[in-house]
Amino acid sequence: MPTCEVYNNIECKTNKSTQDISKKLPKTSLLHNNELYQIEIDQNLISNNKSILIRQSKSSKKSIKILKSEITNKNFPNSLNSIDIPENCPENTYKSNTDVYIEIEPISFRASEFTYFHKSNTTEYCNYTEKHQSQSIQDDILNSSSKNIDSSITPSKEPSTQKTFTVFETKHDSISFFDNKSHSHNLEKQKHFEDMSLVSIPKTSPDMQSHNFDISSTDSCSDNEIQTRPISGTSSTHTLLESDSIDFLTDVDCSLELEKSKNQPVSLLAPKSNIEITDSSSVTFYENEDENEHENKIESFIDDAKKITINSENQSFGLASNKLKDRPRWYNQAYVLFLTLRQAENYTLEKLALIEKAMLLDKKLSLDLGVKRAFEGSKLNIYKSAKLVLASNDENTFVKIKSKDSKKHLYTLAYKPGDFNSAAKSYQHWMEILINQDWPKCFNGDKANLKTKSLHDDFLESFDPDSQFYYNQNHESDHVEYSKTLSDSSIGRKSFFSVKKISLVFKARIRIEGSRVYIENDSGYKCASSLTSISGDTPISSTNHINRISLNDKTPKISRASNPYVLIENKVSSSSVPTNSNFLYYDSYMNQIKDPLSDTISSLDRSIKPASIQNSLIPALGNSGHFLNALEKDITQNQSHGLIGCLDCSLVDTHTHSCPNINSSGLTTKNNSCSFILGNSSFYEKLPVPTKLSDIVQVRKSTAPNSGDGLFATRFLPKGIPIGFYFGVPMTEDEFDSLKDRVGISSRYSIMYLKTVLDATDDNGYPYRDQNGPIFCPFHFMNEDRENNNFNIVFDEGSVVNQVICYTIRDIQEGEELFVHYGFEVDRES
Ligand SMILES: C[S@@+](CC[C@H](N)C(=O)[O-])C[C@H]1O[C@@H](n2cnc3c(N)ncnc32)[C@H](O)[C@@H]1O
Repeated sequence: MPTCEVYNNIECKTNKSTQDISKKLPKTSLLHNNELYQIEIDQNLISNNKSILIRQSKSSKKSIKILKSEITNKNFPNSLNSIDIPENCPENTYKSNTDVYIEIEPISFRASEFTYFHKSNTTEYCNYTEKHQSQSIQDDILNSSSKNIDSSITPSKEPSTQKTFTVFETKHDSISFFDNKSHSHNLEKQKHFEDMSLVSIPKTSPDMQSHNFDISSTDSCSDNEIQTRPISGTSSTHTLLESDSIDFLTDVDCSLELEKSKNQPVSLLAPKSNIEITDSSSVTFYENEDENEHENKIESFIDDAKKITINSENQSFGLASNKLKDRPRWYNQAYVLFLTLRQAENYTLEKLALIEKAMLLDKKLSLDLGVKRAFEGSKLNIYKSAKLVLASNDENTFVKIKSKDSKKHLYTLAYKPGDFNSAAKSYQHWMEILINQDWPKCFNGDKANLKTKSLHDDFLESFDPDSQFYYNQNHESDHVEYSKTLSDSSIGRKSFFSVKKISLVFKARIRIEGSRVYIENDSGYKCASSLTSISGDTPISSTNHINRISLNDKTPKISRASNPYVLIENKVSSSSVPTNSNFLYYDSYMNQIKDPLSDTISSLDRSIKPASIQNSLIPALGNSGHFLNALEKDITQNQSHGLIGCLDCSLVDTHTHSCPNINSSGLTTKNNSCSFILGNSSFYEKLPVPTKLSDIVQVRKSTAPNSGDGLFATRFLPKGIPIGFYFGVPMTEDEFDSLKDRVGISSRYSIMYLKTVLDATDDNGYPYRDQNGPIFCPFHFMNEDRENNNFNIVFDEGSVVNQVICYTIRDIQEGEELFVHYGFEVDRES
């Protein structure tokens, strides 16, 4: 025993007296993590008492763990093999009618290792203690991996009656039982080990002589215990099963190797019928010791069965968890549901049937791939989570349909996977709408109410109306209607819609400091631009604060009439503005707000000459980070046109600032509004509206070195407009890998829409070049500007599934090459 000094005020109490065992402990400074110290508790204290209390006094600040060793062991209670006393923990009580040794281990973290020793008598224990002192066996244990524990713990002089085993809790929250006497009966079990109560050491001591190792007896089994009991000669039983325990088998890299007699079945048995066995409880029995040799595996699901029997003719086998890998990137719940529908007739299933089938498919996939399932947990949870995925429909993959006759909800796919004709039809349909309905607005500077953002009405038409594959023909197709939950934003850029939301959130500031303007929102200010004066007037001074606009959706007065926007109005000298020019709104976002815009325009003072009174609108910025960033970027990039503004001072909080300040700096106020200019201004001539793709773009040799063809603008393209769609036949990654991946040069042209591959090439894997063919998509020829890392086009996810819209993100002049960022390459291996 080390010299003991006061340490942590550990008390050991019986029902009759208290023994301060602190003084038996070494000085605090001598203690290191993972060191074990054994304290012999006074025999007198214990002998006549059934109950011993060990506690850490409240004043102690350190967390300690108390470990107990027992000398005579037979009646040592099951659950009391260790006591962890965290700070301020209530008293822990345990009973013993035998001598007790207490080992106190200082720990700096919870759940470090501990040992539990059975010894047959005091003498042996002393031997053991000696060994411990001289060789620090416990240290070995604590620092070693589970593999070498059983060799390190074997005492040198071990009486034949000695029963020794170690419970070892690793830092990885698992626990192993070792029969350390006989390696041939190397019983190992690991378990998720959240709290120590899970370890059960049986009343009955293992019979080492017969090499039957039994650390369990069913009558001592509580619900959350794990017991292992290989029984020689007849069968081996592994008794679990709480859902946690099952997880341990499947999710942890663990193995339970059982000695088994020839031709005897092994059972996996749930002790209680009311224990729920989770659906994730797949267990693999390996006939071969090498888990990695999957050839001879016998797999079994534990579904509703409480017992699994596996017959094997081999001499030995292991019960091992699959070494479950993480799922590949594409394998998730939505994908499993998608695949299930994909395999269904007409791609349609009733909701519950869909979920049931998805569960089965998930099982199969997870086994095939050796990965964890996408759906885990109890059936109830799986239902819940599948319903959630269907309801949120994040990727617009599913369409909910409802039969009038039936209250059941049917789900179908929003597109026909892998079908060129249906993809081509959709593409042509989108192009038609774009060209005929949107381009006239886009190229006239009136982008409000673009059809691309409100193709809702056309949604049904856009989905293969001939075959109507999305109707389940067997389900009264005449009575099937799309549910109202169908997204409004069926086509077009989502931000078109989100812009509308801006009108509900208003909290912004525009601040002028020196020659800079700051547009602020709650998250801090953003530098917007340098200020220039109007028509050569003196620069705005730093006293010219434009005031806080403090509007929010709780502000009752906000209505269209009260104009919750900062109005930005160009107010430049007429000489700088080409007369008769058509002004394009400064910012594309402005033009996407239809109603407020028209209201606002009509309320503006139009007395100024037409050439200089073109109006734009900036929504009050508020939470519209999107807009704010766009604005900031626009201005700081110092584009050829700028923000020319008029702040409607009716919105300004006049308590803090007032408009006259602005006036005094040379800016004008008129009708309660004040004007300022940010950056430069420019105006655009009206150009004819294009009517076909070849009116706006052309494929020819790229300016990027060694990059083949590229795409060029054949006329001015204003910023922020949709100029086309990136055509591709939607398919799963699996399909693409097997059908197209190495066909021609398909990989160069195919892009991902969320988790779907859009295959942009023909059967030979080459892009469609025939301008008169069923598909010609010039955007297939857009390159990346890798040298300058620049781009003027972005791919934007349309609201219709698998729709990729090509947007201009800045004004593009005639002759400019169009560049896009392809985005990250997808590693389909992972
Ligand atoms: C969608 S295609 C673009 C059209 C392609 N240049 C052609 O001639 O058909 C994408 C492929 O073009 C090539 N590419 C695109 N940008 C490039 C660049 N900056 N430098 C070299 N090759 C490029 C790459 O081979 C890429 O896989």
